[in-house]
Amino acid sequence: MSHTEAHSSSAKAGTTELSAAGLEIWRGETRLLRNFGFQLSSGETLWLRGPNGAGKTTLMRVILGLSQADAGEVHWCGRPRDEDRSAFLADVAWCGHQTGLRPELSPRENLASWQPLAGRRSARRLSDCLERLALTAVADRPCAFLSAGQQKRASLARLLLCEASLWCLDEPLTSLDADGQTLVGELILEHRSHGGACLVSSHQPLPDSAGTVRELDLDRSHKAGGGGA
Ligand SMILES: Nc1ncnc2c1ncn2[C@@H]1O[C@H](COP(=O)(O)OP(=O)(O)OP(=O)(O)O)[C@@H](O)[C@H]1O
Repeated sequence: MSHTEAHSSSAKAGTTELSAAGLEIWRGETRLLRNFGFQLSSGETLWLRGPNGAGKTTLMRVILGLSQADAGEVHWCGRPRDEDRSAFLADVAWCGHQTGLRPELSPRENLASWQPLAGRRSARRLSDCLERLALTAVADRPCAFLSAGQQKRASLARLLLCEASLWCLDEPLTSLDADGQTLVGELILEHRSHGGACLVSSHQPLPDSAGTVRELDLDRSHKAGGGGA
């Protein structure tokens, strides 16, 4: 299946897919967010920015249901996210700080191990995904022997395997060279143009190749006592 065909058929450009409202998040004695909310529609990219410790990763984990908020709600396609948790998880692809790679396996083997989890209809051929991320030459080398940037590329290749309509990318540009960063932008733009939505945390501005991006500054939102995008 081509990447174009791979995206969720439920995604209609401009419809709100992901929304959060009234989020309050404490970690330890620190309140990271209060009365915080945003909306993300299909075909959009929302760039979460903020200094170290602002709460970007914590917010992503809360959005994904991997971590709890102290108050507030997250909706997916107009319904509470947890109403159909397995459907939500099937619609989300998550790339975090950790690559999630098994170091003793090659990029090809890692991708193959993810393929059964990649969605109802596994999308691209493995070799296409590896080629797109410029990993063909190292596709059969154990990931432990790859550079940090190559490992990052291998973890990002997973995005192309699945048909998730929502991409949650936590610092996807880390360790990547200029070409790699441009490529991430291109992948984001491609995903959006097929009706997907992207929630991206990054210290750096997203590359121009990502196209139009909305910004949400967690630091400013917190200081202002609320947030919205
Ligand atoms: N389980 C926890 N217990 C206590 N404090 C926590 C916990 N999880 C996160 N924190 C704190 O919450 C704050 C936000 O962390 P988070 O990782 O979300 O920040 P971030 O904006 O992603 O930072 P960075 O830009 O450095 O990746 C940090 O000060 C962190 O120490």
